[in-house]
Amino acid sequence: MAARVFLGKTPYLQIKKTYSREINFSVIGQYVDYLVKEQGVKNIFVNGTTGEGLSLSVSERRRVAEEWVTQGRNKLDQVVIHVGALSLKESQELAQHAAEIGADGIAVIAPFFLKPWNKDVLINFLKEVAAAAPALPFYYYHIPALTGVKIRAEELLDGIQDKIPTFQGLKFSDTDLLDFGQCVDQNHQRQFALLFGVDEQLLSGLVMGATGAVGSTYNYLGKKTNQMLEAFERKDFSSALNYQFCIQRFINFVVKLGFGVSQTKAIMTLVSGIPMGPPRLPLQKATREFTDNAEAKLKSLDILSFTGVKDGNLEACS
Ligand SMILES: CC(=O)N[C@@H]([C@@H](O)[C@H](O)[C@H](O)CO)[C@@H](O)CC(=O)C(=O)O
Repeated sequence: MAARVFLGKTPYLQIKKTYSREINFSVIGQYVDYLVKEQGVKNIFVNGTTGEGLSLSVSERRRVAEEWVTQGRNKLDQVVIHVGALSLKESQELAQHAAEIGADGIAVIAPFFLKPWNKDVLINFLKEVAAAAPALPFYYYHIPALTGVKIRAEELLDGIQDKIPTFQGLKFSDTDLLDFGQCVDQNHQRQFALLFGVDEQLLSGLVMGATGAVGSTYNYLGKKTNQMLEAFERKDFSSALNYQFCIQRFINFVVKLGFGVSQTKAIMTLVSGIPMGPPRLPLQKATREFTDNAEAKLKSLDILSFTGVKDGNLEACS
């Protein structure tokens, strides 16, 4: 069995290529420094949902992965590459490539056009991808709302290591805490990393036994989330809850405005000062109105520094 790779509870980050029509590889190094220094994020998940991995060509995905691994060397703890694709061949090519460039792990979503209809069929697909990188820790990326594949994670987990020896854990991007809890309950020997992927509910995930987190908001709320993780670790649940509520206030606010990958990119640009560019079609660039509103909210929560607003408008949560 491969060694357990997830040691702490530092959130993984969803990254993030930066391109308009073409990818701007040149800012990735700068972005690595921003994440480490400003957000305290040292584990990166490349080419996932936020990184629009499924909207990139295979050659683009390879190049993005290479850039993150290269730029992250001696700065990041782990770079996990999402290699899921509709084509098993493409997925295997990306898995093999991730191994060649020295990535720390690979993750795979369920194929979502011609879908696996039961656990065994899904495992057969995942197993073939994992076999293309037999020395790399393998994660299943469970995100049923986007893939439409509703096979329960706890069902998948049952006996999976017999089929996929490199299986290392799950990225669980779903709100079903019964399913998640049963994954934890099965994980008696704590051999798997169970990474929670719903940022606004992370505290519940931690209480249930999440061993880490992967999410889009850690691009700009990484520091705040790390504070919540630290409070949770020292069993200061009241502070942890305050941090979670603070994070929720922001997410709740942007959800009401319409929030997705495009809007995440706009907020990332705003907070990091590093241009992320627009998303790729079919996504549309976030509106100026959205960005202005998000900026005002971040300032009122004291997540972005600001001047000229009366104290009465502050709802800072520290
Ligand atoms: C559907 C979706 O994009 N979920 C996000 C969350 O981080 C999400 O943006 C956050 O919880 C806000 O709702 C992540 O689970 C996705 C993710 O990890 C990724 O970019 O691969």
